[in-house]
Amino acid sequence: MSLIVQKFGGSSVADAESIKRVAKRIVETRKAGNEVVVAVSAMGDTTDELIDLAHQVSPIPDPREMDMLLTTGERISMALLAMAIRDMGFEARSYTGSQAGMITDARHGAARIVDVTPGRVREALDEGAIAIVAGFQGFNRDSRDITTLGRGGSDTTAVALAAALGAEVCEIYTDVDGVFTADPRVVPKAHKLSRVTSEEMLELAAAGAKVLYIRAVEYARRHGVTLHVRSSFNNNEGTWVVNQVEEIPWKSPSSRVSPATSARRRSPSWVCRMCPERPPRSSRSSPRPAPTST
Ligand SMILES: Nc1ncnc2c1ncn2[C@@H]1O[C@H](COP(=O)(O)OP(=O)(O)O)[C@@H](O)[C@H]1O
Ligand SMILES: N[C@@H](CC(=O)OP(=O)(O)O)C(=O)O
Repeated sequence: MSLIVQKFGGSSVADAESIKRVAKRIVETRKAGNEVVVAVSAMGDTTDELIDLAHQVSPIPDPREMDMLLTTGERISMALLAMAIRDMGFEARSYTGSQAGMITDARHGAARIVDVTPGRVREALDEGAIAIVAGFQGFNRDSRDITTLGRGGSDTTAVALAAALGAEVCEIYTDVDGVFTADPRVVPKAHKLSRVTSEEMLELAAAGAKVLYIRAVEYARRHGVTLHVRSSFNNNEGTWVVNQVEEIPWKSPSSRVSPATSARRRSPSWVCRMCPERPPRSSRSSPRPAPTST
């Protein structure tokens, strides 16, 4: 039995119908015989809306209260997702970041993970349940306060869980088919990369490819976590983010690939031809700002 971590971004859980669609995908992965841990983001633009709301009541919102507010977005989606999965006949339990053992430093709005103690998540898996963890949030032991990891931080939640639980793969589900040479919504000629190394991915993330959060890529590289970035709207193979060129995942645990693809991935001569038509830096999308700067 493999353990798979699946992360669903806000674009994948934007409304009730999407939550049911995502629940179905999670259940399919469980039915295929895998243990499944899910990290979920807030629905659609919820986080932006909460930030706007905070600024309507306070020009410079208190950072502690801002984190308390923003973490509610992920609590909504995790509970709804667990309900939808239960309605499909599978046991699912949702956990906040602190319940899931995401221990961070005290930097509100940009906290760093310092320890992961996912005892309750492991317990849920051992009892046959699917564990749903609220992304983007943690807990600081000294202040005993809730923290957030910065915009896009659910990717890091997923990777940290994958590392701590020894997952076979961390699947990052989004609204595009994988990592492209440039933002496919801005550069129509951009093409999907079937595989990139973490170094290449770091470069893309630093250049503004918000499809993967830079800290998550760093964390994955440090802990040897293999990432598979793919669409939650279809079953297409996405982009594998591997630590070294030689490291070739020959299959996606939730979607076995053809022998031809597998052989291509094993080829020692594989070179990532990244960004042949990369646009000038000025026309690339920029990373999302941290909540405190908005
Ligand atoms: N190089 C890239 N490859 C793929 N997507 C990219 C890239 N650069 C920017 N994007 C954008 O990232 C978006 C996905 O990130 P995001 O909106 O944060 O999704 P999610 O809500 O799933 O976390 C895509 O819709 C795409 O427009
Ligand atoms: N909801 C948070 C965390 C996050 O990771 O979101 P998403 O996965 O939708 O980028 C944000 O908007 O920043």
